[in-house]
Amino acid sequence: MTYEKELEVALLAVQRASILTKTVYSSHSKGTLSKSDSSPVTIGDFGAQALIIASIKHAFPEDEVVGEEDADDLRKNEDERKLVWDLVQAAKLDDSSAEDKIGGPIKSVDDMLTALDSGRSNGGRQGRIWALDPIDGTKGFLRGGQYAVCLALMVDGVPTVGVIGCPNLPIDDQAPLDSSIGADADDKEGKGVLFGAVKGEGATSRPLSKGALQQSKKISMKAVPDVRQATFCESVEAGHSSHGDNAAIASKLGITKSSVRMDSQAKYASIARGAGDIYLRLPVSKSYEEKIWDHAAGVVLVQEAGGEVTDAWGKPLDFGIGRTLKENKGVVAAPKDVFPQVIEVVKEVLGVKQ
Ligand SMILES: Nc1ncnc2c1ncn2[C@@H]1O[C@H](COP(=O)(O)O)[C@@H](OP(=O)(O)O)[C@H]1O
Ligand SMILES: [Mg+2]
Repeated sequence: MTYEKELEVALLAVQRASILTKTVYSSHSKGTLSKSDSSPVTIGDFGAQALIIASIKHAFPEDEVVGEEDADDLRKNEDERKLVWDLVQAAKLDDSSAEDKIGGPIKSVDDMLTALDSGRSNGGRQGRIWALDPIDGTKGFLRGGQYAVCLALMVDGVPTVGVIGCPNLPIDDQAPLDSSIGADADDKEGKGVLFGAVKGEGATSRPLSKGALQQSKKISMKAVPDVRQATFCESVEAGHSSHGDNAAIASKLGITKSSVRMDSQAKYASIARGAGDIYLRLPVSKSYEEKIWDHAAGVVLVQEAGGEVTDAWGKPLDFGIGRTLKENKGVVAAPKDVFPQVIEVVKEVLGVKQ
């Protein structure tokens, strides 16, 4: 298998960071650092990014990382720095040989800040670059809904390895999907999934709490013989994806079931394992540029599970031009057999010239 070590390191790194995020999620304040309402951040985002970058740098010192966060705030604020350091020290895998594969604990506060700051790559078309979203769906995280820890390796601008930790999704790949799925505060038995995929090698899921590679099960998208029966997923946040356009598209496709609203790349993961079918993310603002860390891991997962992903014009997503998908608008993901039908209707609704 190609990229075997990369997949293993990514799975273990995301598993360990997910343990960290779960302790923050279950705390009353959810670690909120109220900097901005439009893009909130928590101590969990900083801790998870530091842990994951430390893991990558241990295993692949030459690789670059595009991470959502940096250490500027923590360097200025001693109280926040201490909170994050306590979190980072407490998050450990059960298995010490697995810990060793990702470099063991971070040794000092300085090492933590250095790791956190190593996510400043500008991305690009050449070489090995990881895209990292330590807590994707932060608004869902704060609301007590879905969120995801997302990591992808891009090789020469192409997402090649993708790993997503979803602490609040049911382990059961077949669990029926609705907008309230797993969105309860309790850390119930049966929750928490770790997804992985390598280009050309397929996609898998396994319980997040016992992330041993041996426990992985192959996942694939569901066949959709009649698009009218499809289940489509969209953001909870109306500011992230146009609920109106999404509804118009669903209605033109003859879909009568209401959408499943879910935060984060848990949407990509859910359609990849056939719990849902279609993911629509239609732009609200003309000027917004989607971030590569919000999509890279999910795209590998869906492609490897038998799906196709493009932007709303049907153009491939271009991950090789920097930290954003600036040549694309919106995202449409669906199983290969119904994709042509879906994208035609998307273009029609958005008035894209054929
Ligand atoms: N105006 C906008 N349009 C689309 N996406 C946006 C947006 N503003 C923020 N986002 C992104 O939407 C992501 C969440 O997506 P979703 O709605 O699918 O949960 C956020 O990730 P973070 O939560 O990591 O900041 C953020 O990067
Ligand atoms: Mg995100």
